[in-house]
Amino acid sequence: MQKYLSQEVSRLVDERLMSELGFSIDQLMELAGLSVAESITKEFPPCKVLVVCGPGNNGGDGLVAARHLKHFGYLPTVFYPKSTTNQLYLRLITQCNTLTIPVINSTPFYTEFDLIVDGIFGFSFKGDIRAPFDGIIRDIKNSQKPLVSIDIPSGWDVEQGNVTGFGLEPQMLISLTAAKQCAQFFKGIHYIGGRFVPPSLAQEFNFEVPPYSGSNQSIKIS
Ligand SMILES: NC(=O)C1=CN([C@@H]2O[C@H](COP(=O)(O)OP(=O)(O)OC[C@H]3O[C@@H](n4cnc5c(N)ncnc54)[C@H](O)[C@@H]3O)[C@@H](O)[C@H]2O)[C@@H](O)CC1
Ligand SMILES: [K+]
Repeated sequence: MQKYLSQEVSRLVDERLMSELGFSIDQLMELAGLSVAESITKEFPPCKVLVVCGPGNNGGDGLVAARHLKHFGYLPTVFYPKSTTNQLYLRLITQCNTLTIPVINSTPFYTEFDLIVDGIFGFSFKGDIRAPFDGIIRDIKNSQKPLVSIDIPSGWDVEQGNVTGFGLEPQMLISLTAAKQCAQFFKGIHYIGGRFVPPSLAQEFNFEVPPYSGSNQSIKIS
């Protein structure tokens, strides 16, 4: 059994879930974002949270997590720097607006927040960090605020870790589905969430589904 997924296997698992196995992206994203919000409640009391969302599905998970955090008594603000025409993300932004969660696209005052959630890049990140996210990642690092990363610490190579040194260094990581190879180099609080993997799929790709208990959507593994 492999504990850590490569970038290619992560992509194949995602693809299989949304083809033969009949899931929609909305469903997976909802469960992923819920597990992110739930695991944050286990480690941080309600506070002012800045959720920084990137242009892909990692950002979508951030939008879902922001909504659940609001329901759980936190005060989230979403920073969505790159505009989108994707209907899925636009619907998630509408849902945040309805809950009076501020969704901003200009640089926030990071010092106003107690916690930052990194939903910038997930398992499809490749190459050098392009603008505007290079500056945003630098600002987040400079803020020295407690930081939680969704699936991948943004800026890390998905398999090799923070090889450039420009990636974020979160206190907490929530791996979705299963940990990716870069998580071997992560030393902080580590959860796994995204409780939607059928055992047959895990068997096919030879990875472990963690022993979730009861109705929990996430599990602390270190
Ligand atoms: N099966 C799963 O595990 C699921 C995964 N989900 C999430 O989906 C993520 C993967 O989503 P995506 O494939 O949309 O990709 P990402 O969200 O990882 O990022 C893709 C976006 O980042 C941009 N990008 C990539 N490299 C860049 C660079 N060097 N500089 C600047 N921009 C760059 C791409 O142009 C693209 O817009 C996962 O990490 C996870 O958070 C969930 O939403 C649903 C279920
Ligand atoms: K991330």
